[in-house]
Amino acid sequence: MKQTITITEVLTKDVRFPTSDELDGSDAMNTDPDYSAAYVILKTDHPEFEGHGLTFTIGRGNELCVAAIESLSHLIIGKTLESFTENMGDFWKMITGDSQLRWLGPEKGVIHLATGAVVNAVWDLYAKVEGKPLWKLIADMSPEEFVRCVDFTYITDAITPEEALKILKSNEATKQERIDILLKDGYPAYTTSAGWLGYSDDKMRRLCQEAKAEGFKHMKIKVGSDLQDDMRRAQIIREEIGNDLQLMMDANQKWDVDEAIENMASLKKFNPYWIEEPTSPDDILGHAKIARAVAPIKVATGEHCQNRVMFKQLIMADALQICQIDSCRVGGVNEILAILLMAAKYKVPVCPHAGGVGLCEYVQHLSMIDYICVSATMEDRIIEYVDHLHEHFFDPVVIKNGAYMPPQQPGYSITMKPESLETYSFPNGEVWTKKLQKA
Ligand SMILES: C[C@H](O)[C@@H](O)[C@@H](O)[C@H](O)C(=O)O
Ligand SMILES: [Mg+2]
Repeated sequence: MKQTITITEVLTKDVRFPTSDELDGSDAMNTDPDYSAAYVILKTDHPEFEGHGLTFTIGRGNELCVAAIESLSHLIIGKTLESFTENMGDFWKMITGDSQLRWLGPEKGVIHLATGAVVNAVWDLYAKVEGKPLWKLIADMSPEEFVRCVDFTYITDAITPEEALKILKSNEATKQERIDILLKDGYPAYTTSAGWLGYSDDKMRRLCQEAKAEGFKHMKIKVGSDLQDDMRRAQIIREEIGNDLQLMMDANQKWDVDEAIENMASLKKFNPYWIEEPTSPDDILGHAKIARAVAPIKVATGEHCQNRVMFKQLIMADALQICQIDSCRVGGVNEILAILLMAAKYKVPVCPHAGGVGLCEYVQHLSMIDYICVSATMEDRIIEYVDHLHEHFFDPVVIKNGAYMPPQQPGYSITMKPESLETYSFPNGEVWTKKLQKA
């Protein structure tokens, strides 16, 4: 880094999109989500450089994440970017280690969601100052630099820094080959857009046809409402997509453990590739029991998995077969790197959770880092894609032939347009004042 950049101010915004109007994003547990972002802007003494980040919520309570970001801000205001980037692992420990704030977690809940926003904003700033998209910034790191970004606290029984280094070194010489493949063909995506629970059968059919025509090879539907209804919807989707396309099912935590096993015995006739979030995200033994019972259907989880320690247990107990990292549920890029390394060591495919607002923009970088540096394979790996709200970003995702194309602009692709931040600001943005007047 050629110049000193000092973070002078931390601005926050509560931004909400009224997606529940059309039941976009609805599932058996989350019946009326308003996709929202607790948004943060790091201002610096160089007006041309700002770090942007967000954490995702589904509406009410977004203000709590905004407040938590404000509570973390004293840890970065007045500090230089270089003081962080000289050792990103130490930076992450500092952010998660505040002796008083830590009590609110540790490393879980609202404070950790806020950590995700702040940490990602620092990485965004770092990548912008270096003039690279985030995936490239990390792809260009040496294995030693990569390992230095990771806090191995509580996970050394699963992976040590030495083992991590070994994995990264074994992929070092061939990184460019994989970058070339990504630039040419992108990273395969699957779509959830057709299968939201609140959609009518006709709308579902139409969206299935569209997704097929757009080149998607995998599709996910929501289950977990009423079993007969789930079966009917699965039948419709299979009619539309045939048997060539993979079908995934997502129960969004609706079931108890034995109920999940029972319901999957009925749903298995639709040949699902995975069952996602069959039960409570905190129930490691429950997931392991379900996984044993429903095999060869895979168990997928992670969008509500709060930190690397939980992922460690899920992976080591063989409780998940698909690791669904979420870019801002855990504490941002650094913690994701830890999870990618564990997943690679235990040979669990990483298929990130996306959708929401900004999550697709974020996670494409993470899967690309996984492919270039960590797992070095795309086998059995796909990134979730949902076609909402991309128009609010300066550097929206580009999908070609059912695949994410590598972002080219510097940063973490998460910078929202100022007019979107204003119009959807809650409760005083134009969209919300109008809605609240009507109500
Ligand atoms: C409320 C949200 O839309 C969820 O339904 C969504 O994150 C979902 O679990 C997914 O896997 O995409
Ligand atoms: Mg899900």
